[in-house]
Amino acid sequence: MDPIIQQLHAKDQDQHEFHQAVEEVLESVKPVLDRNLWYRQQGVWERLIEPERVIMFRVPWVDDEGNVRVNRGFRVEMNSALGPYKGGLRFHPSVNLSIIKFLAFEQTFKNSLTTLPMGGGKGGSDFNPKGCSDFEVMRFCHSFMLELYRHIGPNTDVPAGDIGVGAREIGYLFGMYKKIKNEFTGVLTGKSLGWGGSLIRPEATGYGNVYFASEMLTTRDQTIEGKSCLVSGSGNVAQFTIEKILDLGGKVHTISDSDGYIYDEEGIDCDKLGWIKQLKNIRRGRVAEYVETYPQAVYTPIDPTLGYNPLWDHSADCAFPSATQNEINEQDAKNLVKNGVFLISEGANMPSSPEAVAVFHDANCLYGPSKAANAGGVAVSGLEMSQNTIRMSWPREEVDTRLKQIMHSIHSTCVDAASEYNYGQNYVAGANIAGFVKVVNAMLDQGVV
Ligand SMILES: NC(=O)C1=CN([C@@H]2O[C@H](COP(=O)(O)OP(=O)(O)OC[C@H]3O[C@@H](n4cnc5c(N)ncnc54)[C@H](OP(=O)(O)O)[C@@H]3O)[C@@H](O)[C@H]2O)C=CC1
Ligand SMILES: O=C(O)CCC(=O)C(=O)O
Repeated sequence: MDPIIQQLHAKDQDQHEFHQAVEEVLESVKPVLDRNLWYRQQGVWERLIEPERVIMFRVPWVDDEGNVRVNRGFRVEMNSALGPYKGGLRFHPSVNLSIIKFLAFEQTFKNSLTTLPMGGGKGGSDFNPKGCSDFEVMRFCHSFMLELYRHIGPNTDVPAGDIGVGAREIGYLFGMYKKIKNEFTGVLTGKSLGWGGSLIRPEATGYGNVYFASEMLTTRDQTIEGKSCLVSGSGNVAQFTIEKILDLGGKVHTISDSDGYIYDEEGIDCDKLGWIKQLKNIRRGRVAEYVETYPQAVYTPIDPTLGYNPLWDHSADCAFPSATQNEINEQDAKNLVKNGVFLISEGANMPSSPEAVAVFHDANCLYGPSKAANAGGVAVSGLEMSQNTIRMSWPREEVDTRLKQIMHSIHSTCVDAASEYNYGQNYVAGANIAGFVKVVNAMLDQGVV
C-alpha cells in the first residue's frame, strides 16, 4: 500500500467513503507524480487530503410537539486554491464526517474541471427532513445557519443544495443569514428566481449529465435519440436527467427512492414526469404511488438481502445513477453489462463502487465519473455567483449555452489528460489528472499555506 494511503487509514480510521475517493484519485495521478517529482517534494498530496478546515456543530431545534431535538452540523472547507469554497449541503440521516469529507474532496477536483474560480467544500447534517412539517424544516434551517453564518460569505464559502436540500431549504437558510448579517449577498446558490437565483440552476446537474453523455456518445458516432435508459433516484438530479433524455429523443424506464423502484415498460413520458415532479417536490410522497396512477408499471420494494439492485437488471443502452454513493456494486455492474448497457453517466456523487468501475472499464463501456459528468450543477452555481456579482440575470438560453460549452470543455479536458498519460478513453483518469494538476499548480503558486 502507498505510504500516503497507509497514513490516511491510520489517521482517519472508519472514514471508508473518504478513503475510497482518495484512493481512486491517487491511483490515477501516480504517473503525474512520477513525472513531476516537485509535486511530491512540496507535499501537495499530503496537503490535498487534509481539509483546510472542518467545522462540526450542534444544531438544536424544537419540533411541532414542543420537543427539543439535536442534530449534528458539518462544513468541510477542503481546498481554496482556486477560489472560495463551493459545494452543497446534504440533509440526510446517513450524513457523517466521512461522507462530507469524500464529497468535499471530490468537489475540489470537480470545481477545478468546470474552468470557473471555485474551491471545494461540502456540508450538511444528519437531520432527516422526510416527514417533517415546513415549520420544522424552517426551524432546523434557521438553527443550522445560526452557527454556519460565521464561516461563510460570498467571497469565502458559498454553499448550495444536495440531497434533502432544495429551493425550500435554501430559502430558509438565506433568510436567517440575511437577518444576522444585515446584507443581501450571493452567499448561497440554488436561490429561487425571484430573489437572486439563476435560470437553469435547478435543471443544471441533470441536463449537464445528459450533455456529458452525449459528448461520450459522439466519440462512437451515436446520440441519445432512440436509446433506452435506466435512471435511479427521483429527486432534483433524476428529474432533470429524465427531462433532457426525453428532450433528446431517448426513452426512460425507471425511477427510484430509498424504499423501492418503478419499472415502466412503456416509458416515462413528459406527462408522467410532470406527475413525478408533483409527487416529489410538492406532495413529498413515495415512488410506490406511481403504480396507482399508472397501473401498467411495476413497483419493486428494496430487498437488502438480495445483494444487488434489480433496477440495474433490465435491458437498456444507458444508465444514469442519480440517487447516492455506492448504489452500483460489482454485481449491479455485471448485470448492467450483461443487459447491454454500454454507457454509464453519473449524476450522483461516486455512485459506483471501485469494483463496479473496473467491470465498466473491462467491458469497454463509456463510463463518465461523477466529478466530470455531474459538474453542470456546480458550474451553473458558479454562473449564479457571477450574475449576483454584476447584479444581472442572464436569459435561459444564455445559461444553457454556457452549460453546454462547459460540459463540452470538461469532456475534451478529460480526453486530452487521459491521452497525455496513455490512459486511452479512461474518463476517470482524465478527470482526476486534469482536476488535480490545476489545483496543485495553484497550490504551488501560493506557497506552503
Ligand atoms: N442537486 C445537485 O445539484 C447535485 C446533486 N448531486 C448528487 O446527486 C445525487 C442526488 O441528489 P439530488 O437529486 O440533489 O437529491 P434529492 O434529495 O433531490 O434526491 C435524492 C434521491 O435519491 C434517493 N436517495 C437518497 N439517499 C438514498 C439512499 N441512501 N438510498 C437510496 N436512495 C437514496 C432519494 O430517495 P428518498 O426520497 O427515499 O430519500 C431521492 O430519490 C446525490 O448523490 C448528490 O450528491 C451531484 C451534483 C449536484
Ligand atoms: O452547486 C453547488 O455549489 C453544489 C453542487 C454539489 O454539491 C455537487 O456538485 O455535488
